Amino acid sequence: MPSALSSISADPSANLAVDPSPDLAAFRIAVEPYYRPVGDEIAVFEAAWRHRLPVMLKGPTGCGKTRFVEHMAWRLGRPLITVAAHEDMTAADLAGRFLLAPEGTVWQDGPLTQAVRHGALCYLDEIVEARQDTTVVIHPLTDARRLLPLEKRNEQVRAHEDFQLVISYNPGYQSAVKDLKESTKQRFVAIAFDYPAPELEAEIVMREAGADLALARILVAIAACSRNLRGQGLDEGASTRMLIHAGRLASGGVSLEAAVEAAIVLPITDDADMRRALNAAISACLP
Ligand SMILES: Nc1ncnc2c1ncn2[C@@H]1O[C@H](COP(=O)(O)OP(=O)(O)OP(=O)(O)O)[C@@H](O)[C@H]1O
Repeated sequence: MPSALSSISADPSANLAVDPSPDLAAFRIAVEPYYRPVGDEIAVFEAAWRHRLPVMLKGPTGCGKTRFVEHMAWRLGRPLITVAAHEDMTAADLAGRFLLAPEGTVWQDGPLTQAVRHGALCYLDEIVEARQDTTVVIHPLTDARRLLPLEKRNEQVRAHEDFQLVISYNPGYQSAVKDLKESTKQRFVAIAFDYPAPELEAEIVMREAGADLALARILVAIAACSRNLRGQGLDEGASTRMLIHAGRLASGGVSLEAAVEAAIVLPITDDADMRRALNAAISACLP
C-alpha cells in the first residue's frame, strides 16, 4: 500500500473509480512449484475448480497445504493472492477501504476484492485466526451468489468466472472460542492433509533439503518419534517443514545432532522435561 495514502472510514463524495485491470502479473506463478501428490488431492481440487467450489485445506502445520495451492495455481494458470489471517484482521483488510491520496479520497480494493474482480485464486491462510465478523464477509462468495458486498462503496462485486476461494484450517489448533462457525465450514469442499507416508516424506525431504536418502530416512524416523509424543505434552510433532530445515542444516555441514536440536527440538517445545523426553526418543532413532 503506498505510504502517501492514509486510511479513512467512509466518504460519500469519494472517487468510486476502481482500476479496471490492475497488474496481477506479480501474483502469477511462472515456474512449477514442486509438489509431490500424496493421494487424489489434485483430482479433487481440479473437480472443485471446474465448478468453482470453495475449498478448505485441512491439516497440521507444515504438511504441504501452501505448497499444494501454489502448485494448483500454477497448474490452472491462475494468479494466486495469499492472505495470512491474524486476529487483528478486519473485513476492510480483506475487502478494501477508502484512502486519502494526493488527488482526493480513493477506494483501494483489498486482496480478496482484487481476486474476486479479476479472477485469481485467493488463499486465506489460517482463516480461523480472523475475527468471526471478518469471516462472514466471505459467506456470499461461497454459495451460488458468488458476490462480495462492499458496503462502504455501496457495491456488490460479482465474482469473475475464474475466481476461486481456498482457505486453510488446522483442526489441531481449534478451541471452543476459536473455531470456524459451522455455517462457514459447511460452505467448503474439504481436502484432508497430513504428513506423508515415510517413503514419500523422505523423497520430499531429499528433494527440498538436498539431503541424501539415508539422511532423509533418519529425519523421517525422528519425525515419527516426535509425532508419537503428540498429546503427551507436545501439541504437534515435527512437521515436514522442520525435517527440511534440519536436512538443510545437516547437508550444509552441521552435525546431525546439532541440526536436529536447532531445527526440531528447540522450536517444538519450551518445556525442559518435554525436551528431555523428546531427545531420548530421538536418540533411539539416530544411527
Ligand atoms: N507433498 C509435498 N510436496 C512437496 N513439498 C512438500 C510437500 N509437503 C510438504 N512439502 C514441503 O514442506 C514445506 C512446508 O509445507 P507448507 O508450507 O506447504 O505447509 P503448510 O501446510 O501450508 O503449513 P502452515 O499451515 O504452517 O502454513 C514446503 O515448503 C515444502 O518444502
